[in-house]
Amino acid sequence: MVDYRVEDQFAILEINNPPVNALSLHVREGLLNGVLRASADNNVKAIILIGKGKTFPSGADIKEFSRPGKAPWLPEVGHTIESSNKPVFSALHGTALGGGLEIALFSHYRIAEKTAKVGFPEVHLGLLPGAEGTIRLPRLTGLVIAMEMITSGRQVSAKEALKFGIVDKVVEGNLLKETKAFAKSVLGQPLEPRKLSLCGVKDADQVDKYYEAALKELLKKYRGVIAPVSCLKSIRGSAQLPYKEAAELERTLFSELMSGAQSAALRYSFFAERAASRWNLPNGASSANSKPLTIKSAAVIGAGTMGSGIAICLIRSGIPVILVEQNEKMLENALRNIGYILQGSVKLGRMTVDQRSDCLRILQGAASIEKLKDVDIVIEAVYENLKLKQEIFEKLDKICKPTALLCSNTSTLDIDLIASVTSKPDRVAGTHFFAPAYIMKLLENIYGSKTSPITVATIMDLGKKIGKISVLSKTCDGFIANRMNKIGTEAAFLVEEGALPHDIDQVLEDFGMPMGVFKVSDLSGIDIGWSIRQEMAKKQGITLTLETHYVSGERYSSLADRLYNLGRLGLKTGKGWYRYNNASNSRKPIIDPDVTDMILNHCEKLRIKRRQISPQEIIERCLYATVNEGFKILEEGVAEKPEDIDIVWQYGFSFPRYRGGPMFYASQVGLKKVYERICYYHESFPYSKHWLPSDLLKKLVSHPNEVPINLWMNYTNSKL
Ligand SMILES: CCCCCCC/C=C/C(=O)SCCNC(=O)CCNC(=O)[C@H](O)C(C)(C)COP(=O)(O)OP(=O)(O)OC[C@H]1O[C@@H](n2cnc3c(N)ncnc32)[C@H](O)[C@@H]1OP(=O)(O)O
Repeated sequence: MVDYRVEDQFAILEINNPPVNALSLHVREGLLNGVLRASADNNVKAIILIGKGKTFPSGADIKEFSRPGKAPWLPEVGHTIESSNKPVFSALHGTALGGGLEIALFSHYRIAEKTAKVGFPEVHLGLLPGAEGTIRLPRLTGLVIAMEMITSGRQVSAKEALKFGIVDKVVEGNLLKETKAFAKSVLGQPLEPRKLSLCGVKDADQVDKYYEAALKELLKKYRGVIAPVSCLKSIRGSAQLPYKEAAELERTLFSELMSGAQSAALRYSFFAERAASRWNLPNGASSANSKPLTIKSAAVIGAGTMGSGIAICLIRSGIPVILVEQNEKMLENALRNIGYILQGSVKLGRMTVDQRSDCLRILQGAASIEKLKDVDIVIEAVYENLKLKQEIFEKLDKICKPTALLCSNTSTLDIDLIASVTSKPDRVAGTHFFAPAYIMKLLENIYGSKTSPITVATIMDLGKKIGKISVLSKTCDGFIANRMNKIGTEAAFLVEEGALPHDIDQVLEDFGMPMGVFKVSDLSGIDIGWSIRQEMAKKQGITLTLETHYVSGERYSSLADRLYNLGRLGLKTGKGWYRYNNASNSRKPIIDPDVTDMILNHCEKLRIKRRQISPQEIIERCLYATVNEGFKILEEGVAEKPEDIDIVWQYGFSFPRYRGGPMFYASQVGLKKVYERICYYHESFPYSKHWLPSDLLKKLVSHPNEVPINLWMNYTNSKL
């Protein structure tokens, strides 16, 4: 794992642990032994640490964090490097991250290849750089840069690293050769001044001021997240304490984080995200054995908010788009809006003026779908109506080339029904973007019973190319995301039973959701949910009234319909579940006593006796109902694995990453407890079928070893 050779009196320790040269046990052993061997060899003048393949070590081996570890630990390896009697040079390329950068900071010199990046991403794993990174970096960069880099996890370029004093030289060309040349230029110089454990922090006297300012920012930016604050405390220690004591404090804080629930969830999320990009179909096809087609051109049908957003995603990635809209005025507006949105990106520094022009150059509008005969993929994004979509797909089937993929941005409709009107159902799939499509990272891809592996591979690959996190779902009503989301339904029932909208929003926000469910509803528009409910009622031949309390034997809340009838459509009308001060253009929700009166009135009419509802009940009702549906989704194979579900929730609904996702959260609470509460709520609310306990969950609780889906248990100490 660490190849040792001597060349021109340099001991070269080449770290060879693909794919990212993580510092697993054997690498640590190899480094330790290699440095000791080179230090004892009279023929060796200097030691060079370098990574084989695409990178210098990108960190400790995260997989080892979930198992009892083994010495030598990274700090021990590091101190062996620093105390060597020969100068040690770290030659950085690729991504020198976390423990990798710490190894480099124990070295006496650091040379970076021009394209290298360095950083401490531990905070994203709920950790801090625990091999003295928080003590050493401030000694090189000063406190402010160290605080920013460590609490944000930001990777900095070689050029920036040079400016910050993290590396001594940036080189181009052959890294090893350049490192040797640099080494020769400094050989013979004393090593003591190069040992960071012997240096002080330059601006240590300012530490309290910097700490307070940074803390204030962090508490605002990362509400409820522990690791950034621990990072900051450890950096403060680096300035206030002697080196050894600071290192001890760092170790204590690191251990606290490592054994906590947030780090377990964040480490799980790291692997879950990568697992979600791998997929298996019931017919044996998989991401490992299916090759995607190359998409060189695309069309988007429907120039509404979703269609325009999807077009932006594609042109930003260099894929030419024809945006189709029958209504010319709408098309014109959409093209203008896309220009404005990209202008906004330029203002925010996310793209250059030239990049914006390049995007707009590859976007064209069209008033009819006749122009789509040559495109590689069509994404339909018209409004959610099966008949309309079927009409479009029937036409596309005749117009488009036989190899073109025909995709729908439907958020609920059965892909098989859409595909059934075409002659090539194997080429039909769902590509469900989340609003606003050019911002939200999730792409929920859906396969039907006839969708081919090539089609699946292509849409999954396309998602990656346009910077999305793609997750695959089998077709069903609502797919993974919308089918599973029971928060809105339960929240409305909780309001009928005794809570108020702002109580529920507060509890959900305290849990870590960026915005409560009623605020979200106001933002997206009360009329959206209303139309969906009306459509559903029409399909079932039912008329909904303001007194409707059951639909087809299922409990129903008409509270939102009352808001609709009052013209309270949310933020856009200045009134919804909350009130808004439209005069000052404020989006800040204000609690409205009229809404409370409306709720109390509604309850009186329906003779509902209101009661006190605890925050615990709000969390359980909103989340466990969702988790129960998640298990049904797994049972039916709609989602292949719990990781897919959790990634959908993180990227589609902004579920706090430090809680892992609903499925992981349930595993941390303990599945047995969750199951028992689901059974209790099922008894209490027999007219809500989402409380009918999932068979899979029941099996998992009673026979955990017989159920092959408890993958995510690997990442944590589950309280099954
Ligand atoms: C007393 C004890 C004290 C101990 C103190 C220890 C202190 C040190 C802590 C750390 O170093 S924590 C780790 C810090 N590093 C990271 O967080 C980096 C994580 N990795 C990445 O950000 C990216 O992987 C990358 C390095 C930028 C490369 O990205 P790329 O897109 O090229 O590849 P990926 O698909 O992300 O990864 C490929 C493959 O490698 C696996 N992997 C990546 N990093 C690690 C790692 N640090 N440990 C283990 N495995 C890692 C990743 O899961 C992928 O695997 P597969 O999905 O292909 O199986």
